[in-house]
Amino acid sequence: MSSRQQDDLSPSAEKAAIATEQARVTAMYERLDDLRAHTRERLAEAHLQERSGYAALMEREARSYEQALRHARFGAVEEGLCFGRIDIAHDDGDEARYVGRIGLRDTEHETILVDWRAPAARPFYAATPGSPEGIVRRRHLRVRHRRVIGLDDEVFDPDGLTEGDRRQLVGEAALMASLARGRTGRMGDIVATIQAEQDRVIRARLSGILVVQGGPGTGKTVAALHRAAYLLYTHRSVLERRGVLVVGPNPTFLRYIGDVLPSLGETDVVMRTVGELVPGVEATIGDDHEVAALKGAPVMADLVRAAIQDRQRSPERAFGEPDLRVETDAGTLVVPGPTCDRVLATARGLRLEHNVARKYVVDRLLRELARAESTLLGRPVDEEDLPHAGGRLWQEDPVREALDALWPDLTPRRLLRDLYSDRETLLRVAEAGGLDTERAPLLLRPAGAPWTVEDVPLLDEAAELLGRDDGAERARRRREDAERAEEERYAQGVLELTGLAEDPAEGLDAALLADRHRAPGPSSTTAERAAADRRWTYGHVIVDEAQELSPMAWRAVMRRVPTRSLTVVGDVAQTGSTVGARSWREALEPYVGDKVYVETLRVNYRTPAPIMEVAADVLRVAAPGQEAPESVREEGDPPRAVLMGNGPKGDLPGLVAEELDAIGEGRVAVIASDASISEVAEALPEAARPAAERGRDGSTPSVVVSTITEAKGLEFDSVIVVRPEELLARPCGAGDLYVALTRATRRLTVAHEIDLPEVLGRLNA
Ligand SMILES: Nc1ncnc2c1ncn2[C@@H]1O[C@H](COP(=O)(O)OP(=O)(O)OP(=O)(O)O)[C@@H](O)[C@H]1O
Repeated sequence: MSSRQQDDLSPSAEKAAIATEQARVTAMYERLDDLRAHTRERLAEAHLQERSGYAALMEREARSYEQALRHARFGAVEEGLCFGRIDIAHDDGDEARYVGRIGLRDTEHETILVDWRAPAARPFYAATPGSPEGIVRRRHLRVRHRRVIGLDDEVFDPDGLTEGDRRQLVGEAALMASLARGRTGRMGDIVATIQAEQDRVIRARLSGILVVQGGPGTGKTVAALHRAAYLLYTHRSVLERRGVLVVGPNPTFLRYIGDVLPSLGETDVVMRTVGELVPGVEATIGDDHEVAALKGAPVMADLVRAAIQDRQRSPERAFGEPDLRVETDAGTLVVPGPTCDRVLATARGLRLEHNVARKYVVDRLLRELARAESTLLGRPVDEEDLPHAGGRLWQEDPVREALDALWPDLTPRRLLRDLYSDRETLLRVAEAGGLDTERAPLLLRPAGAPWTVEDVPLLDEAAELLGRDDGAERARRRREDAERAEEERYAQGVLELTGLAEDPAEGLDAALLADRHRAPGPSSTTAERAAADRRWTYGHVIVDEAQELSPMAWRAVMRRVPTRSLTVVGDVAQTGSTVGARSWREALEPYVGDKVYVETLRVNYRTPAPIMEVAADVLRVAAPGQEAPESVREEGDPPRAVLMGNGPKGDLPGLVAEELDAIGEGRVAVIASDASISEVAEALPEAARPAAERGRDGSTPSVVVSTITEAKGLEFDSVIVVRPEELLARPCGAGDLYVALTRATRRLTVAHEIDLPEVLGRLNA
């Protein structure tokens, strides 16, 4: 007897069971409808309240916000409200517990549905034959448009443990049904079919760095997104204030995963690529391999520091004269070189950010200039009047220009632009910063060139070291903080008065209410405020395709999470960047030592076994010693190799047509190297490029032409890999080919022009 079996009900028993479940599900939807109606009414009431006065306005704001939040949450859960049931054995009989997207209680306050994130739902995901967690049966409910259309049962029999279930799949039938669906170009949530190993990742504790390592298709991305939803549910009070940041590899990928969290009722998450981490810069193109490798290396932190120090100049360096000489209305003012040097040395010794220390330099030198002015005019020096006299001198252009030449006010962009566009400066700075002067010229480019993705961590590094003279802003913030504390006290009073303070589940607290009340214009959410502020620190950060991050990118990410509460998701075997991670420890050690907790996902939910066998041969070359994940789907169309006799133009349109035919509904991707991509796109004029995939109605085209970088993290029903020989010739080429092959959920074609590379020999067999 198997420890766990698909419990095949007889047709009449199944009918009866469906009828029973339908009654329960109908009751849940009725309750949901009641709650929605109630929320709508209260929202309307809140808007209609016509009371004047501060307290009444605050109360109105509180009520509308609370109702709007509830309304949005109830709206997001219509499809798949309830998807599972577990029967738990108690001494006094079995308990049937229903699991769904949100928790619901009936009018008697009895729980009729448990939120999938709540501890009570855990056995639904975690129970395995070896550890049934007290459950007797797990049932997956297939519900469409409020109708129960089918059931899949697993019965646990703890006495009969056998080899019955090799992979310990949770809800195998439901899982297989979900995997068999055609791909839409948007990732969906998997609440109904989360597997036990993924559940461990999702529910891991908030603190510390969790690394989720896993081969392609093991559900790393989807599990990480569910983890974000779980953390927001479980630690709402901490995370709602600081927010969660998800860092992904490219904008296409962020669009691809963009629906998952909203479908789980979470909208307060910031999603960014590394190229978007600094507000005001939106870099989408990357540098070529060699330049990217250089810009990503740790030595760049020293180079940026050296570039700033290079702008802190003595009169000798700035003007080629030992003393500072400035032509003013009163005549030529002179500050002796050694005095200037002393001021600069003290400013450096302050260890302040460059723009903050500038204030000191300017103040001191203005005084010295004022002193020189008094001497020039034959007046006694009035020490008390020096600041005032200096302020007057500051109004004169030559004075400002002279001081700017010694210690300029710098923005990150100005610093890097000046550095990249002047060979002489670059070589001098490289020498001071310890960068090989032979390689440094790789950084040269015209002053107006657009920022690349690799520049963004450098801009961030520069912003950190430059700082800004924010004395005035700090004073304003102190004032605001004091006002804010006062308003929070007031808001707490309002909440207590209205009774809303007792309902923390709705995520409304005094601080939030005070925030919303204060915000001028349209109120901004945590996510909006976080996204606009470079210095914002998040409660938790999730980094996907994290193997691609360079050491410089890691520095930028870590700055945003000083608590080091991170989920790092990736596969070191898929590293395409020459500065990306070969080992997690190596990448993360500078920040957390060895306090890294690694969970490995081993089952591939995307790619069927016949395709994975081909990919595994490539993996052996790309990352010797790494084990390929095991495909959950053993059957699948055999992958094929096609010799292109007429090049992409002649052969590809036919191949694409064949694939579209073979898959019926779904999507085809044609993946090529950067070198071939334009030719391939020309051969397929109807196909979309990923960056252009912006169907207003949310639809995505059925044929896409993509480079490896663009295809990272995505999946397609059918994949055609063009000129594998060309991919293999690149640095990290085997890794790139591995990524391309593993994007397929159903069919794989390799279109080659010369002999098939040996590593793909299996396709000839
Ligand atoms: N438990 C599950 N139930 C249903 N589908 C799942 C489950 N786990 C993963 N999948 C599906 O498998 C596919 C691969 O998942 P995902 O993209 O998260 O994998 P990945 O490990 O991030 O892959 P890659 O490293 O190649 O980017 C997705 O379509 C996802 O929805």
